[in-house]
Amino acid sequence: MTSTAAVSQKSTTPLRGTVRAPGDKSVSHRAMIFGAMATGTTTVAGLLEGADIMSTADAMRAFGADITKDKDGVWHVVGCKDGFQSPKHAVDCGNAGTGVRLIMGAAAGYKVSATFTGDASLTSRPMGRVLDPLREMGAAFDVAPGDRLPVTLKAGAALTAIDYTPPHASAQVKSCILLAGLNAAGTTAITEPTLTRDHTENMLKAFGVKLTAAKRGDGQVVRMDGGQTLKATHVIVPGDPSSAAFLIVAALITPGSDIIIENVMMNPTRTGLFETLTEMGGYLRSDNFRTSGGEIIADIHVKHSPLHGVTVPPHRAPAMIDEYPILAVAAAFAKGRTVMDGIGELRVKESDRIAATEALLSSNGVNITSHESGMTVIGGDTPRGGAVVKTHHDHRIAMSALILGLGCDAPVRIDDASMIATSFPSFFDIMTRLGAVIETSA
Ligand SMILES: O=C(O)C1=C[C@@H](OP(=O)(O)O)[C@@H](O)[C@H](O)C1
Ligand SMILES: C=C(OP(=O)(O)O)C(=O)O
Repeated sequence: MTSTAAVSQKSTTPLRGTVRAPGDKSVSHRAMIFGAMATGTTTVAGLLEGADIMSTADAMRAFGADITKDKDGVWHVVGCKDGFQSPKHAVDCGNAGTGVRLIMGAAAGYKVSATFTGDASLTSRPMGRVLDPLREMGAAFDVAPGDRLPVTLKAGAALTAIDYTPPHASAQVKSCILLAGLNAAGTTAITEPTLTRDHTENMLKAFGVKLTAAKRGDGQVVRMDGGQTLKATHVIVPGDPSSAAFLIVAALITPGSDIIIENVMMNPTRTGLFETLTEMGGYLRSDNFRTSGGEIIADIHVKHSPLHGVTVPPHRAPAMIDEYPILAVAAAFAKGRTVMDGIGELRVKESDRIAATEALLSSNGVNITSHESGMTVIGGDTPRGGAVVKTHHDHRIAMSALILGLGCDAPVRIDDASMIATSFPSFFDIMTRLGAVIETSA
C-alpha cells in the first residue's frame, strides 16, 4: 500500500448524525474461511470490505474456493471441492494476524503444503503461539528460528486432537486449534482461563458443527470431535464494536456532540470498552436490541460528556483488547488517572501498542507512563497537539491519533493513513459526515 499522511483539527462544531458501523472484522474473516471449508455456497451479507478481509478472501481462493460479490453487495463463497488444495504461490495475508493464524490452523488439517507471509508488521509478529500447538497435533513447518513469517506448512501429516490451555488469552489461538481440530483424530479440548471472543464457537455451530462450551470460572472449556464437515450457510455480519469505538470516543470528547451508531454487535466478549467509558462518566445508551445472524446488535446513542479517570480491571482486557489505544485517548480528556494493566498482549499487535500509544500521547502533550504490561494516563487538560505521529503500519494507532487531534489545540498529523483501510475503509467518510475535520494530506 502507498502511504498517505493525514491530519485532524480541533472540532469547533459538535459531531452530529446517525451512522452505521462497518461490518465486524473478526466475523468477516471467519465467514470467508469457514465458507471456504464448507460444502456448498455460503452467502455473506454486510461483509467488511477492508484490506485484511480481502487478503483472507484471496488466500481462500488460493486454496481453491471461488469467491465473488453480487450486484446487491452479497458475497458468495463456494467451498473448496475435496477440501483445501495446495496453493501455487505463497499466501500473502497482508497485515492480518487473525487471517494468517486462523488459515494456518485450517490448512494444517488438509495435508497440503503452503507458504504463508505478510507485510512488514505481520512478518514481525509471533507465530509460535499457533505453530506450537499445531506441532503438538502433528503438523510440520519450515520456519526460521523465532517462529516469524514466512512459514511453510509441510504436506502429509495426519493430525491428532490435543487438550490445550493457551498460555495467552487469545481468540486467534483458540480458533486456529479448533479449525485444525475439525480434521484431527479425536476430541479437541481448549481450556480458556479467561473467555475470549467466541465468534468461532458461534459460527462453527451455524455451519452445522457440534461442539460444547462449558463455563469454568471466568473462562470456559470448549470440546469438539474431529471429522466433522461444515455445511454452507447464510452469514449476516454485524457492525464492528472495535470500529464504533473511534466514533464513540470522538463524540465523547467533542463539546455538544450527539450521535447515533446503528447496528453495533453487543456480544459481551467484545463490549469491555463500552462498560469502561460508561464508568468514566460517558453518556452511552444502547437501545433497539435485536438478534441478527446469531449475534445481539443494538444502536448506540452517544453525547459529549465530562469524563473522569478509572482503573480498568485487568480481567476485562480480552473483551476490549483492541480498544486500549482509543481508551488512552479518551483518558487524555478524563480528569485524573486512568490505569490500564494486564495488557502485555498489546506489545505483539500490528505494532507495540503500548509504546506507540505512549509516543502518540506524550508527543502531543499528554501525561502518560508505561511499564511492560500496562500504561497510566493522567488527563483533564486540553492537550497541546501539534505532533506528527508514527503509526508503524497500525490502523488503530492511526485512527486513535486522528481522534486525539479533534480535541487538541494544534492539529495532529500521522505519517501514514493507508492502514486504516485494513479495518475501517469508510473511516474518513463517516467522520466527515459527522462533522469532523480530518483529511488526508500530501
Ligand atoms: O480472533 C480474532 O478475530 C481477534 C482476536 C484478537 O487477537 P488475539 O487472539 O491475538 O488476542 C484481536 O486482537 C484481533 O483483532 C482479532
Ligand atoms: C490486532 C488486530 O488485528 P489482527 O491481529 O488480526 O492483525 C486489530 O485489528 O487490532
